[in-house]
Amino acid sequence: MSVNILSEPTNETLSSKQAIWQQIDDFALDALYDELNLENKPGLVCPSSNGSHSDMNHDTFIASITSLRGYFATLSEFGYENRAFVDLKNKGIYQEIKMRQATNNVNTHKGAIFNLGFASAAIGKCLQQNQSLTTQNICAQIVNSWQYDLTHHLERKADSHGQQMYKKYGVTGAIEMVSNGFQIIQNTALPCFYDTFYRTQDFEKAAMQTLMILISALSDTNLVWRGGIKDLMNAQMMAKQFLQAGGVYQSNWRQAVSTVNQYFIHCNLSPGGSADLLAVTIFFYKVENEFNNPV
Ligand SMILES: CC(C)(COP(=O)(O)OP(=O)(O)OC[C@H]1O[C@@H](n2cnc3c(N)ncnc32)[C@H](O[C@H]2O[C@H](COP(=O)(O)OP(=O)(O)OP(=O)(O)O)[C@@H](O)[C@H]2O)[C@@H]1O)[C@@H](O)C(=O)NCCC(=O)NCCS
Ligand SMILES: Nc1ncnc2[nH]cnc12
Repeated sequence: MSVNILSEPTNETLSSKQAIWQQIDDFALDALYDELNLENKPGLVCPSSNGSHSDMNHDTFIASITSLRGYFATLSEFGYENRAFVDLKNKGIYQEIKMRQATNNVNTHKGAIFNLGFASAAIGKCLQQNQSLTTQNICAQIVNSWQYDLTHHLERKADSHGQQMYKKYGVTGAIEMVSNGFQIIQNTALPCFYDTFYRTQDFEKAAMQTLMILISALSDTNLVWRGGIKDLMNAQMMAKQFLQAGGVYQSNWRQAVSTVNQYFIHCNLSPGGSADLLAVTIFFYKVENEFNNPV
């Protein structure tokens, strides 16, 4: 699908563009709500549980998502306008401040601001170049536009959990995930989501199967931060065992998920990175299947 909105900015054109940015913002927020509201996620916050967290709950995440409204619209517009990397970075830093103001300084979506922010900006670039909104095109835009800047011009804060884990264990995290164009989503998570949704016609099953495949394969720096490489590997093993036993295709799949969840909570494990990438996967699915061409 290509959207030709290149024209002299008339009122109609401007409203069409605004409508597009608003759609992207809605897709991103809806994806974050879908992730949050998926019940019984291992170690993660959901409507019925705080998972492995004492500092945040469902309301904290609702407040966080509410604070993000408009951010992804702005980032997609920035991409369309070919704004400089530093403008995207500064907008992201500002949004992190707004998030913390809304959550009593709890880190709920720092990674999601980054991950979904660049995905939104890449969509703006695709539209500017009249490229169809496929996940492959969007991720190629990220690599072509910002891989160098992300690798050379993004300040890596030495005290961040991710950078401390990179220094201690050499595990890569969000920066490498985005700068390499979400390879795990393109190659594994999104195909899993499509396949499970097609076979089961059940969004909840598709989301849970996708989350588990992400946990099984991702170098999630949240898991490493809380429990070291050992806990990351144990978490990955638990998710692999769930999938190898049949995943959501098991008749007792909810019980099987609960077993993993209880283990994660017992070990204080929280795969926040995998949760974010589930949201990004759902976002790409929505963009590919629900984007409405206003012109
Ligand atoms: C690029 C930044 C995200 C900074 O990256 P850095 O590596 O320095 O990281 P962290 O501060 O550790 O944040 C990384 C967050 O990214 C998520 N994540 C983890 N692993 C991966 C991965 N392999 N791929 C993708 N994403 C990953 C994860 O975010 C989610 O989890 C957090 C909530 O969980 P929780 O356990 O509560 O986390 P903590 O509070 O840290 O632990 P506890 O104290 O509770 O135990 C939440 O952030 C979720 O989103 C990682 O936390 C970026 O911040 C940056 O540099 N920004 C600069 C501005 C910018 O460029 N913005 C972009 C504009 S478009
Ligand atoms: N539902 C969730 N629970 C805990 N950390 C998260 N990071 C992103 N989504 C999360």
